[in-house]
Amino acid sequence: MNTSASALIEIDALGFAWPGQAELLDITHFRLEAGERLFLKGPSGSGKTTLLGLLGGVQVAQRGRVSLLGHDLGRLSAGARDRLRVEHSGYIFQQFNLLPFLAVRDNVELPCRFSARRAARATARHGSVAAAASELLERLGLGRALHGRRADQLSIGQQQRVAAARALIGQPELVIADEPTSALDADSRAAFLDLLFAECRAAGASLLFVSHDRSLAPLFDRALDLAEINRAQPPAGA
Ligand SMILES: Nc1ncnc2c1ncn2[C@@H]1O[C@H](COP(=O)(O)OP(=O)(O)OP(=O)(O)O)[C@@H](O)[C@H]1O
Repeated sequence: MNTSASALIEIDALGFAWPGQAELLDITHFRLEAGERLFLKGPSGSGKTTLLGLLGGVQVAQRGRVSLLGHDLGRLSAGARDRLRVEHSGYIFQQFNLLPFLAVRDNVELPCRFSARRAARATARHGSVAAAASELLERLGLGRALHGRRADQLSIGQQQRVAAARALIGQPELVIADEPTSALDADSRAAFLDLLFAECRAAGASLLFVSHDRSLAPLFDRALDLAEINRAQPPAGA
């Protein structure tokens, strides 16, 4: 775990605009502490997904600094940002981004193929990467009969849970979830959040969770509206 002096994520004087558009994000300062669970909300189009892309180094800010585990992402090459992302963070996207032709278990194991560190952590905890994938899937309510099935042959709610298992395998320090419960029923949602919180606790991981479902906010250490830290005006009609 990091000490309180070093935030897991730190943003200073960030400015970002999509090409040809007005500035979308103007954030003076933001920190996410190690182990903190943050609920991030804001209207549709206000820039939440864009911010997550900046934190993962998928996009790079035009000005200011975004650091993850003390690394200034703007100073790293695209390849180095990709490596840092896969080693230390797990993402659950709105569109899941599963590889449709791969089996469920292969999708979950994928981060461990790209990150020796995550493979080692999964093996240390579960005996093997395959066992780690299998246990996570079962804890998310996806029985063994589904593990060999192609990802695109699952329901949307099941695919969302596969994406969660993939994000959590190998215990990354940061879990970023963008509307991860939108396709789940109330029971699956509660089980999903229980597992997400338990896995983050076990790994000492921080959780940055974006959702429009305000009823979930009290479950988190902190709830933040993007408008509280963003001085830019979202585009008209957003
Ligand atoms: N790849 C892109 N290229 C150009 N503009 C983009 C791109 N992605 C997002 N935008 C623009 O950035 C603005 C914010 O989008 P973003 O997806 O970050 O909002 P959001 O708060 O996550 O919305 P939602 O809650 O609907 O998911 C929108 O005006 C959108 O059109």
